[in-house]
Amino acid sequence: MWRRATSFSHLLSSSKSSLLSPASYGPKIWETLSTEVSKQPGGGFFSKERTPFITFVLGGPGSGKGTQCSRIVDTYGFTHLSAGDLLRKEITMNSENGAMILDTIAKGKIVPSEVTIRLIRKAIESTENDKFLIDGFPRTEENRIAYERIVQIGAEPNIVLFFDCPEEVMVKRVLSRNEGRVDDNIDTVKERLKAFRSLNLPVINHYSNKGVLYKIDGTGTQDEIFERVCAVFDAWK
Ligand SMILES: Nc1ncnc2c1ncn2[C@@H]1O[C@H](COP(=O)(O)OP(=O)(O)OP(=O)(O)O)[C@@H](O)[C@H]1O
Ligand SMILES: Nc1ccn([C@H]2C[C@H](O)[C@@H](COP(=O)(O)O)O2)c(=O)n1
Ligand SMILES: [Mg+2]
Repeated sequence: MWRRATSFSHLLSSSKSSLLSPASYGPKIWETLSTEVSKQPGGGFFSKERTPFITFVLGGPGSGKGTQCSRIVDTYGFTHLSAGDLLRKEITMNSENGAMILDTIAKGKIVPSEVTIRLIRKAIESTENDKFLIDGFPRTEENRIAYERIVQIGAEPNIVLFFDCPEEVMVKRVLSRNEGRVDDNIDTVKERLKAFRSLNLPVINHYSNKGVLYKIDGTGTQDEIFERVCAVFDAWK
């Protein structure tokens, strides 16, 4: 079982203040220590008995998060939770927040944190797996801070992957995705890129400063990118 490490700074050889490059992956560790935290009043997602291994997967629209997550699931046995997919499911189910979510996504804006976090929490609670890929979250500093406040125990992700990709490559991929997404059109993509730059990059920098960020070159073929991803996970399993 993969466990939350009390300290994994020895895995990360680069300066904490800069984004990590694939060349900076450290040695393999086969066993790490579990955090000895006790259940706190107020109740977070997790407890001493259940502190899963959490990977946040970040990157701009079309950077390949979902594609690589599927491959990580197949190879490393993670459960993939895409915040965007969870929100889109609310739209199709015509739930209480469905109309608001549709309007927000169609404009390339960000849904209020409490709505997204509730969906993530429900999904985590409905599976017994102890390894999660949380794709497209946190999207904003507000998302991140709200998550930390609600989760309490084990709120820090073990790993944050950032798929770094030029905007022109991302736009090309999104516009040829052809999955009928309401936000895969040039006007909304421009808004999503704006949101990525102004709201998500600060989150990415936060995790870089914390020393948990793995910046992956998101260009090239899916196989080439997955090799870079494997270099990260092979150091953890
Ligand atoms: N390396 C690649 N080369 C070419 N096309 C790719 C590559 N990786 C993914 N794609 C394609 O690009 C599109 C976007 O990829 P994907 O859905 O994985 O991105 P994403 O980061 O999850 O995007 P979003 O944030 O919009 O959900 C998909 O159609 C996918 O098949
Ligand atoms: N934390 C999140 C994640 C997603 N959304 C909304 C806004 C995004 O443009 C849209 C699609 O997400 P994707 O599938 O591209 O990851 O979903 C959000 O508001 N908050
Ligand atoms: Mg996606």
